Amino acid sequence: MTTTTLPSTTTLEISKRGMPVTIITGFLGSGKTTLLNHILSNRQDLKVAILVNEFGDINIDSQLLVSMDEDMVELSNGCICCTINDGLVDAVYRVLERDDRVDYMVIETTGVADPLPIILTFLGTELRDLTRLDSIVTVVDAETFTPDHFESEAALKQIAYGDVTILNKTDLASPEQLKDLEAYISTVKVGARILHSQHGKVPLPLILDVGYNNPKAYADLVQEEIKQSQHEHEHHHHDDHTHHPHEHHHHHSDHLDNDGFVSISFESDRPLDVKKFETFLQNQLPKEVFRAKGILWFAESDLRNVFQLSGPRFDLQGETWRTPPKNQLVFIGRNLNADELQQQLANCIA
Ligand SMILES: Nc1nc2c(ncn2[C@@H]2O[C@H](COP(=O)(O)OP(=O)(O)OP(=O)(O)O)[C@@H](O)[C@H]2O)c(=O)[nH]1
Repeated sequence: MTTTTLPSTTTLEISKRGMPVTIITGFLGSGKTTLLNHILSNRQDLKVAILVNEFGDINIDSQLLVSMDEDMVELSNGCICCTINDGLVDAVYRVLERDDRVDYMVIETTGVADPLPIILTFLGTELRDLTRLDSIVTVVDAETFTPDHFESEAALKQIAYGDVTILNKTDLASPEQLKDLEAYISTVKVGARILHSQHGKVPLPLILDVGYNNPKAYADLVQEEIKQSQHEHEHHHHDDHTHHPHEHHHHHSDHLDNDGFVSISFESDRPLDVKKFETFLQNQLPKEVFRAKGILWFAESDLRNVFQLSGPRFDLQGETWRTPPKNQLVFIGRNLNADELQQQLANCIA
């Protein structure tokens, strides 16, 4: 992999056209954070602001990003995946109002999010004049993605709205699998731009500041959304209990409508017993867990262990602690029993 260079004119053009924004979407565990790290490691002198929206109560992703200039991670743990959203608008404002120069904004969505509401937030609010939506980048796990798209409507929308699709984890997929996937993606999205990658390593000029997003394609949807939100405002004046069917005002952690996916968190200030945790993984971990990630502290180890589970695979990597040690884990899947899982994890404490 050669190092990638962004055009030196990028910074110059930005002030004229509004802050460029790239949205990274893609299903659970497809490699969005890995791609973000690739961008951050190769951005050269471009100042990149990152907005991470996680599905879960604990912010694991921000802790897995490579070290950056301080304050470049702007967390928005509210639900930006729902409808046109003030939380997202506010977070973008916070970035725009910084004293430091910011050249580019990259947003990582949760794996179970339909990117459309986020797109519409940029195209249908005052952000339209302050930012320029550059493109939607969709990351696809080439090993596990199949045409049933995990029976998730969001997974399908992610591909349908992607301006560029990155078939990631090509090291784990056969050439036939890749060919079939490309054919499938082209049926969902005619004329799809498809890149291949391992660990998100794509030349940055192919995904940043490419100007692929076409706001005109969303004009009708934007109009509809604006009308609807006006309607909602009027409704709320008359009757606070009336909810528009398209409205999803609810607390982040009790999502019921993310295609059935729920997120369960576990935290502890006491170390885990590595043997007990291994036994838990082997014998107790429900097969319905689709994705898990966390930072683990084992009584037997001085290291900060980064735990990753995506589909059929998991891995643990030891690093040095930069904070006082503790355990933080998130499990995502369908039909999970939170109490049981949390109890099983509590039983792993040394
Ligand atoms: N073998 C292989 N593993 C990869 C590749 N890209 C990412 N991974 C691994 O896949 C796992 C998930 O990657 P992430 O980047 O955390 O995925 P994500 O899309 O951010 O996950 P969520 O935010 O939870 O939806 C991690 O263990 C990565 O190291 C790849 O190209 N090949």
